[in-house]
Amino acid sequence: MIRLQEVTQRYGEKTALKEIGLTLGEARIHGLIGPDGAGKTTLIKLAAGLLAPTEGKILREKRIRLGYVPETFAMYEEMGVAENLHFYGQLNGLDREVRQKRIDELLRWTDLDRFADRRAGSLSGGMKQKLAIAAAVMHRPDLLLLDEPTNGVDPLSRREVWRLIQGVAREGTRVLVSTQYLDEARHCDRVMLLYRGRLLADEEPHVYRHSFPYRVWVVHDAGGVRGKWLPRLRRESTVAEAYSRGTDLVVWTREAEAVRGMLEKWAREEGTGAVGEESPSWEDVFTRYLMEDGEGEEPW
Ligand SMILES: Nc1ncnc2c1ncn2[C@@H]1O[C@H](COP(=O)(O)OP(=O)(O)OP(=O)(O)O)[C@@H](O)[C@H]1O
Repeated sequence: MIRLQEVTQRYGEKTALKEIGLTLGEARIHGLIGPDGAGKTTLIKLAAGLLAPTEGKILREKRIRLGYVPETFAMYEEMGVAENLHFYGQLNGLDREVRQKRIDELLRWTDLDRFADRRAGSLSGGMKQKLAIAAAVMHRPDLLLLDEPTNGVDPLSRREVWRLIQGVAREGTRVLVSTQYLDEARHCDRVMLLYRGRLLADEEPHVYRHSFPYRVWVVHDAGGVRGKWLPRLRRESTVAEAYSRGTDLVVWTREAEAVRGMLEKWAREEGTGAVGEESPSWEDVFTRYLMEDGEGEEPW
């Protein structure tokens, strides 16, 4: 539907995106994951046609209907919830009767019907996002672009936002959604990993998981020994990576049994919690790409 070919985007001296090639609109829900400053907003604005690329080409299917939810709330704060939707419906050329029906449907779907007369500016963060999504799908777009819709939203509202995204996808609209929360990859059918303006990977979730080359051991309640163990683990030739996650220690290895034996021995000696194996988390999966990228620092 939208194809980016060798797209580079610069702002003055700064290269925000470098030689990006990808197709949007094929996956049902396409996630764009990357830390602050990775280039997510730039990529979405290019897809939306709000920016023209410094280099490269963007091919857009003729008459493709796009919906766009920007990173910052773009509804009229002084207008009511329903009033904002009417305004968007008018902009999209929906006639009065169709518009009213669609708005009733959208208000019910988002659970905003109780707040129909509430001033948009006085809504909570989560409700603002729901209103912005409702407005963006008013005209049933072919592709909905969402720029970090769960950023700064409380955990319950994050769930609600994802419920809406799944609903949009079920209705046949393709979705491109950016996030800096790694675990939100689980909601997506395909996931792009963007880092410092470069596309490190664009795969289906099972490909990331199955290609993870290490086994993952976790030492629970290891807060007290973390400072001592981490440097030791990092010196072990059998350990590919070790990091702390809360009070747990996470260890990657290709030599699972040898490392398990070592960790269990240390754990007995120091009286930490149990040692257990886990399947790689999204953090493990993505950290591996970033490490292979050679930066060796923690971007998140
Ligand atoms: N108008 C601009 N002028 C100069 N630099 C910019 C401009 N817009 C973005 N950048 C820079 O380009 C890079 C990519 O920015 P972008 O906003 O696309 O990233 P992002 O992944 O969306 O991050 P964030 O979550 O912080 O918005 C960043 O280093 C940013 O500082």
